[in-house]
Amino acid sequence: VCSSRYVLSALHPMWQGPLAAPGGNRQSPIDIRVRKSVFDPHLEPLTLEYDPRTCSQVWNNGYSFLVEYNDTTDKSTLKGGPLEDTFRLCQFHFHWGESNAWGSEHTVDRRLFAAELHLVHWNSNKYKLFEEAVLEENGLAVIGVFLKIGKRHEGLQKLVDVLPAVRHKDSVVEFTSFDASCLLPANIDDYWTYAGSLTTPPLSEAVTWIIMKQPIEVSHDQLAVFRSLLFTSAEEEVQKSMVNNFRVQQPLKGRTMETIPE
Ligand SMILES: NS(=O)(=O)c1cccc(F)c1
Ligand SMILES: [Zn+2]
Repeated sequence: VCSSRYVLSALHPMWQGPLAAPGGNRQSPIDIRVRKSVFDPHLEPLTLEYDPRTCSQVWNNGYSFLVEYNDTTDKSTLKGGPLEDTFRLCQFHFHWGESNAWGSEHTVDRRLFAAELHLVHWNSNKYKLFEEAVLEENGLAVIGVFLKIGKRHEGLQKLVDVLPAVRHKDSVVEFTSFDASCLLPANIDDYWTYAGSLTTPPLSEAVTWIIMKQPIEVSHDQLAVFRSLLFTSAEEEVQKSMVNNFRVQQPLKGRTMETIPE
């Protein structure tokens, strides 16, 4: 199971500040300026092969809820696009707001979405563990998918139904045979890609970001269940709703956003 136990709680003192990683020149998230993105003819289509049998559990880590995959073999993989190697799916999670008006980490020409899905993969050609890959430039590949409010997402509902079981920080529930590819938009070959970082501590500058141009739709009620989760553990007196778990935007510092020719 991908022990991305890197995510500090949103309440951790280190996390309260503006938290620009010292000397960071490829920090995430950023605003995607559509007209400034450059066509890269070498970008290939993405190849996603997710095996639902590698899905193992849902965990509330005090900042988001992670759907964790067994990443001990190359069963659920991502290849192609800007990537030279094979990347292994280890977890996916979301970021959202207290209202539908905001919640995403990346923006598109300053447009905010209600939430953002991150599918986290690590380079299994070069490294043996997520923990190793997270220390290396381009050791990780994260697919970002925007969520907008619209019709109910049938595939997401299976996950929404177990969220009450992980209401408190540090709670875990078994969750199996979930095909994460059901959360991707119809056309996965329409994306932006850039070199960035983790958006929570340790903010490692190890991520090739692949952001889907097409959002997926989820219902208002489904997103409301995300907001019923808590940052706080069962023992704490004051319960805090898990909302607004997104990082402030970071300077572009000369990076270019690449996109696949239409
Ligand atoms: N929000 S994120 O950049 O996808 C991320 C943060 C921390 C750990 C991780 F595996 C992924
Ligand atoms: Zn994330």
